[in-house]
Parts: sequence; structure tokens; C-alpha cells
Amino acid sequence: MEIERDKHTSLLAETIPIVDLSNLDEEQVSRAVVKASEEWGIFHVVNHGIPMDLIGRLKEVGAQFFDLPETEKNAVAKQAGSKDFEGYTTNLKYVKGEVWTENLFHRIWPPSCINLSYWPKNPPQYREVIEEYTKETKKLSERVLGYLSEGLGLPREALIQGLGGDSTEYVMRINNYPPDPKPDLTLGVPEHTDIIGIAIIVTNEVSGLQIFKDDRWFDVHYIPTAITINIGDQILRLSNGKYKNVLHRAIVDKEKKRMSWPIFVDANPDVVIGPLPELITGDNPAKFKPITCKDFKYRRLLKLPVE
Ligand SMILES: O=C(O)CCC(=O)C(=O)O
Ligand SMILES: [Fe+2]
Repeated sequence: MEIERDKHTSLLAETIPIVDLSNLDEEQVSRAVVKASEEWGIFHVVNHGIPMDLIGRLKEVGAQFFDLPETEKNAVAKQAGSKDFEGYTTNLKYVKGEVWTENLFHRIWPPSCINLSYWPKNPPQYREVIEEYTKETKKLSERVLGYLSEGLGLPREALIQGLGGDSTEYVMRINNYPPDPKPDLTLGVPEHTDIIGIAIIVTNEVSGLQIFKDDRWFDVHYIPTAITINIGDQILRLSNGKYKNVLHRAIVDKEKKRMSWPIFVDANPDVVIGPLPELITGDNPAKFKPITCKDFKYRRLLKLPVE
């Protein structure tokens, strides 16, 4: 596969929507989140209520982990042959069309699905910081899903329940993209839509996330105080296509290390994902067939069609 990279994406002045969550007019906030999700499938939130100090500590423990020698990172390595995704994986190689990244992946909520053997013991404050950040992102996620439910004309809990309510899994991913001497040959993450409900992302100061809209790629500019929210496949399907699952990719930098910390809000494997029944009318027929999350992911992974 040859990577086609437009040369001048960063010249585009347009930015993804920015929603100020401190606005006291809740209806205005709700409408802004809904509009951004319909048109872009991605937006920044500012004044989101998550302490910047906590975000700073999250970035610190992530960076410290990836700075460890390979042998130490391998203490939490993804198990070869394991069907599950949790653990540390590295993919740093100069092959045309390949990805240039190493990452750490593990569940963070609910407590019953946490496997601490994939949580680094070094740096020592890793666990405490992630636990604190989990609580904050869960609140933010529920707030955003509440607005998106209202935008469907449904009670605030509708999408939270659609994603499985208390069984919804939160998954931490930390992506590390070291400087890449041959950035034209590689991508950090090839283009994809997230297979989950929503993603809540912070990054370091190096921009690199790009999204596809109206036939072109746009840079998602780094805003120090913002958190970026992506709509994934599960919300597209639950909303019967109203909210867009944004197509995105990450490019790498020749000189600077880029890092990102997405949290994925993900229905558990047994949850059936299809348009919420209340949305379906003669005028709005179902655009998707209900399917368990497990089957949906399996088919997407193998690139099989999903109705
Ligand atoms: O690195 C980024 O900004 C985004 C990474 C991403 O899309 C993913 O991990 O799914
Ligand atoms: Fe993604």
C-alpha cells in the first residue's frame, strides 16, 4: 500500500468546532455538540472541567513509561497469540506503508474488567494518575453522550444505555510516535474510523491528527487547554446515521516526538448495537442492522461487510 499524503493540508485555515463547556446556557452547549457531531464527527471541548494539572500528570506518566528500556516496557507486553488487545506493542520500522508507533492499551473501567497485569508498575504513580483521570473522563463522556441523546429527541441516558449502561468499557490507549527520519514513508496510524462509541483524546504539543471531510484532509490543531472528542462507529449506528464517525489518521514528525492519549468508550462484546428503536419511523427507516459488538468488531477487523 502506498501512502498518499497531501503536501499542504496544514495550510487550511478551517478548524474543527470548539465547544466551550463552561457556557451556562446548557441548551446552547448541547446544540453545539450536536451540530459538530452531525457535520464533523469531531470537536474540541474547552473549559471541560478536567484539571489541567491532572492532564499534565497523565502526560508525564505516559511519557515516562515510553522512555523506559524495551525490556521494562515488555513487562506489560501484549501476549503473542492473545485475542485480546491489552498490553504494550511496538511497531517501529521503516517499511513503506507501515505504521510508526508503539502503544499501550488497557481497560480502565468498570473495575470488573480491569486486568492490572497490563498496567505499568513504573512509573510508580501510573496507577493513581490513571484512576483519577478515568473518573474525570467518565463524567465528561456521560455529559457529551447526554447532549447527543438530547439531539436525538431522547432522554439524556438514551445513548449511555444504548452503549450498555454500567457495562460500558473504558479503555486507555497511549500512542507514542518517536521522531521518524522518514515521515513520508510511514503514518502513525493509517486512516480509520474508531470502532467504539466515542473517543476522548489529549495529545502532546506536536500536531499530527488529521481528519477527512468534504473530500480533503484537515489538520486538527493542537490547543493546549482542549480535549478532542471523536464520534465512532457505535454512535453512528445507535443514532441511525445522524452523528458521523469521523475518518482520521495520525502523521508523524521528522524531528519531534508526538504522543496521544485517547480513551475509548466502548460497548462490551455482548451488547447489540443498532439504531435506537425510538428513532425508527416510516420517515426514518433503520439504516443499520443490529449486531453484537463482538461480531461487529470481528467483521470490521477482517474487512467483511457489515450491514
Ligand atoms: O494519535 C492520535 O492523535 C489519534 C490516534 C488514533 O486515532 C487512535 O489511537 O485510534
Ligand atoms: Fe482513532
